[in-house]
Amino acid sequence: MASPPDTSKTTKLERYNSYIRRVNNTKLLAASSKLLFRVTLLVALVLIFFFTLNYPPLSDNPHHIHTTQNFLSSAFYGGGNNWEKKVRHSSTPHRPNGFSVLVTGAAGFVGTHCSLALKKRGDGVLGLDNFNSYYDPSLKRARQNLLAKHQIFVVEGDLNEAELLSKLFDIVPFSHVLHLAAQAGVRYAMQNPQSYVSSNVAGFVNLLEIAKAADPQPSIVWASSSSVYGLNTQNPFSESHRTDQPASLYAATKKAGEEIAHTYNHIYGLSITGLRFFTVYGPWGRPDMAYFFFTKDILQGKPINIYQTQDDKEVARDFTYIDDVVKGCVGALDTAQKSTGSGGKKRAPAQLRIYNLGNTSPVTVGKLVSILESLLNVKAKKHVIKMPRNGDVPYTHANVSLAFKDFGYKPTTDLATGLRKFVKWYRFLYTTHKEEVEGQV
Ligand SMILES: O=C(O)[C@H]1O[C@H](OP(=O)(O)OP(=O)(O)OC[C@H]2O[C@@H](n3ccc(=O)[nH]c3=O)[C@H](O)[C@@H]2O)[C@H](O)[C@@H](O)[C@@H]1O
Repeated sequence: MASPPDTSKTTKLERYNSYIRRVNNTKLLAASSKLLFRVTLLVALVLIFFFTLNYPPLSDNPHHIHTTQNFLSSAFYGGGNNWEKKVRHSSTPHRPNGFSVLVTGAAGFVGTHCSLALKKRGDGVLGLDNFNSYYDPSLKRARQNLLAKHQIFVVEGDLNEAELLSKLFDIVPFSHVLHLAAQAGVRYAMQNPQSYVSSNVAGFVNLLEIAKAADPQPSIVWASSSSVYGLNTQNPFSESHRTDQPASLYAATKKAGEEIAHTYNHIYGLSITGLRFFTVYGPWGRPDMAYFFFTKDILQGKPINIYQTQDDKEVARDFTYIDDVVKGCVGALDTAQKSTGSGGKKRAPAQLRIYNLGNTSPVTVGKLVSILESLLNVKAKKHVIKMPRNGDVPYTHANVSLAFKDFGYKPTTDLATGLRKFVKWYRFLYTTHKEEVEGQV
């Protein structure tokens, strides 16, 4: 007969095991409370860090451009099927052989107009914008809403977020990048030089690094600037003229961009086209530009400064209307050849181009103001002063024959016509006829 189980031993063992379990549980509890405490502390520190970044507000600290949301966005972009779905949906073309374009700076002035034009003809468009506070971010948000109405999704993030950019290229095989994100403005470079280096140099390099490693490599069209002509005295400005005498840090960073483009084309076979924009204006424009804040100040009865050169000559610009510039951007995209590299290696020489996109007829700032006076029906309080030594050049004038030859670029809007459209939009915007404003584009 089998002997009964030794219950006394089992009981002891069970008691021992239960003792060990209790000890372990107590230890576990102590360890998890410690962990909980540490996690709470870490979360508190992270929150304090974010709040500190946001302080002091812009008005107290003009040198700080808010991009705090970038940190937050990069923390969240990785996840979410919904986010990926939006990215895919937005960038899917709806025409045969349509492009799939990543538009950086999509909530910016030129970015918004180009995104809409591309979407309208059936290309897939995904936007990227950091919504920084260089100028009123609510205008950027209004543009974002307009884009959303046309099924264009704008990812919130910065050019310098390599992980975010890689993720976008992992999800979408972009055929093109229209790179318009930049720190703009000539005179602001004296107040905040680092923001120019961060966006126009470091950000551009980051984008090119991701693009060269992408498979397929996209073709890139990007915004350079008329300011690269700097102290050039040959007139009108042609692409073959000197651009090694920039008059502002802004111009220097754009010129650096042109040289960087050369390098990435040379080493990695990226197809790159730079477009030198000449003082672009129009509806949904940038409030930091003279035509925009002159309009605001004239309507508010505030004085405006009209610059003259040191030798008392009038200052002039080749003001270019936004619709003309959009046609130029689309033309450049349409004629961009494919990049030739893959897996970060060049297979064959690739296209490298640079074009002026101007209006070909410079207008003085005095004339600009008199057009605004008649459109607004208000006399401006004009202060004519010598141009501060802050990077401005006395005049710009584009020769656009190269862009005409290669993709039929032909500006058709004179300053009076373009400003009339701008003023109409401006009045609508500030009298909150939002629907009508959105119908304009
Ligand atoms: O062509 C370009 O590439 C550049 O065009 C503009 O730069 P800018 O031509 O200086 O445009 P505004 O700042 O709008 O100035 C227009 C004209 O008004 C003059 N101005 C500006 C401000 C002011 O208070 N008074 C005044 O007479 C300027 O000297 C300039 O001649 C943009 O701001 C730049 O981002 C762009 O790259």
